[in-house]
Amino acid sequence: MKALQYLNKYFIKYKWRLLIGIFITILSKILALQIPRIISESLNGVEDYIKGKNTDISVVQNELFWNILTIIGVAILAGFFTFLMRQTIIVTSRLIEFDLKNEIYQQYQKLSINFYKKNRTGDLMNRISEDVTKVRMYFGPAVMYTMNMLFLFIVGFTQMLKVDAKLTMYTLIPFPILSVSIFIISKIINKKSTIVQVYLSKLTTYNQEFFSGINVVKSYGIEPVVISNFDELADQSKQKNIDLSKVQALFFPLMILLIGISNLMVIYVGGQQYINGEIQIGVIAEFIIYVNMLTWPVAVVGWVTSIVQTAEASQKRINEFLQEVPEIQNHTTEAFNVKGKVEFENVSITYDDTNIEALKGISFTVDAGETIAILGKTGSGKSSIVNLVSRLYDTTDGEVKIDGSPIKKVNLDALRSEIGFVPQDPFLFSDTISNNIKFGKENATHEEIVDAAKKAVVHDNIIGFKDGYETILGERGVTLSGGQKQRVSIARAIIKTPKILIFDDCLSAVDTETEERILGNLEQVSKDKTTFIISHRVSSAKNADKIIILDEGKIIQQGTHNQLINQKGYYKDLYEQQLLEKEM
Ligand SMILES: Nc1ncnc2c1ncn2[C@@H]1O[C@H](COP(=O)(O)OP(=O)(O)OP(=O)(O)O)[C@@H](O)[C@H]1O
Repeated sequence: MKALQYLNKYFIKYKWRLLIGIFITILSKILALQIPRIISESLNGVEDYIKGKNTDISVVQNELFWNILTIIGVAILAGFFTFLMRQTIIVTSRLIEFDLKNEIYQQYQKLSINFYKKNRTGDLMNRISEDVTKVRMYFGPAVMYTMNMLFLFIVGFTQMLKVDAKLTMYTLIPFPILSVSIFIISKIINKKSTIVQVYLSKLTTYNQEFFSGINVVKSYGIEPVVISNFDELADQSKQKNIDLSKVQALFFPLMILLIGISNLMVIYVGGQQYINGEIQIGVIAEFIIYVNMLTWPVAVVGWVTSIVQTAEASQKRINEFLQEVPEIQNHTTEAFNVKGKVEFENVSITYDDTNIEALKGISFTVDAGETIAILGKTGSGKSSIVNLVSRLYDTTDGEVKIDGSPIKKVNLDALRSEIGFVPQDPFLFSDTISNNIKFGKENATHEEIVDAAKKAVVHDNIIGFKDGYETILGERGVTLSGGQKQRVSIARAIIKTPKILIFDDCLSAVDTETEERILGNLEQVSKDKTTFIISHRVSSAKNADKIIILDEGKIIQQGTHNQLINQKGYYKDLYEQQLLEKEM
């Protein structure tokens, strides 16, 4: 129960609703338990008439009439209160589920990139959906049935004892057995359901990958292999489902068997008491109704115990995330007016998960408004530099400074709001092109969107689609080419008009002619902005104020285009090679 203690704050938050729920539960149980007593009284009245203790038939008829009316009235009221009980408690559990999901989601937003690399998407989704659902069962059904059971049992047991203590004891003998067996069965069911869930998740993941990689599957003609793998997985899943169904099948027969034993006890022991003249006939009927009323709440004890255990396990998994401290922390909320000067002082970074030292003691300065181009072989550390500028990671050694202040001391929100980042592998949401561009500036007008798209040289492509800027992208919409995606992503960064622009190899999928046009436009756009251009092409770098060449995490050359083409080294070789390619 330790993990579930975390949720006590929600019990406190919704205490009034819960207290009202408890009060209504008590009322509904008190009412429901009046019915067996009234039935008993009615039968006893009839018996008295048959035995001649009461000779006036109209009195008996009158009593029966009023008893029937009372039973109907009480049943309607009890039903109404049960409805109110569900309305208060189950609705509260839904409100808590909503709060908890929001809490987890907010925590997800705070956690850094490294966290997302360490955890699988499926697992993250599960904690916010499956685990929260299991915890909701603890707030809703578990709380409701426990209270239901408690009050029904206290009120019912007291009434039964009052009527006949001996019969009560005999009747209740099978109840503990019932509760324990249901507990054991529920535990097995839970265990087997978890396995079924795991297989379901495996099947979903398998299909998801297959659908995403359909191009590869078809072009390699490996459908038969995919189908046979799926068959195997589906077969295992089916077997686990059958295992589960076999145990589930035990649940109700066992309950019916034990209720049957209780009923037999009432009839056998009660019958003997009746023959001995210890009780009236109505008591037997009354007890049979009690037994049937109490069976479900008692059976539920076992079920509730297993719900609580499952919720405890789920909450433990949720707590692991909620208690995770974000690696990248914003230490200040102080306003920070970004101008755009970026300094790297002896910066090194080693990624935790791979232990790769991507940057080794790098130093350089870019003044506000300058453009810096970063070139180098693949894996030389180019992206790592810009990851540090937007503080997606923190340095392992050395310091990155923004306008002279250590980046860790700068308000992170203020910094990121002044960065327009075009990643190497741009991501577009399943939304309209217009909204994807607007992502960079929520309140952008249509003119601004078109202007940004024109500067990113993607406007002509967009208006070529039937729905223009309202074209939906993604799974159910149009699939953009790699180059179009890159350009929409550039438009998204441009529209933001930030102080720092970062283009991480984002022109790799466009032809050299389009690249020239975009670069020409960018020169205008980035006139007063600090701009980082990562590229493998000299054409992207040649106009930059500064060019640095990286190799294995170190700067091996730096200078302007003119300086570097006159030095022996990587840049000159690249320049000559690309010049040759252009001529051919
Ligand atoms: N987030 C990360 N976690 C772990 N290792 C990383 C991460 N990002 C990069 N690396 C590793 O750091 C090294 C430098 O990678 P980086 O992406 O900075 O190079 P790059 O020059 O941008 O490469 P490319 O031109 O191929 O994009 C690589 O060996 C890479 O595997």
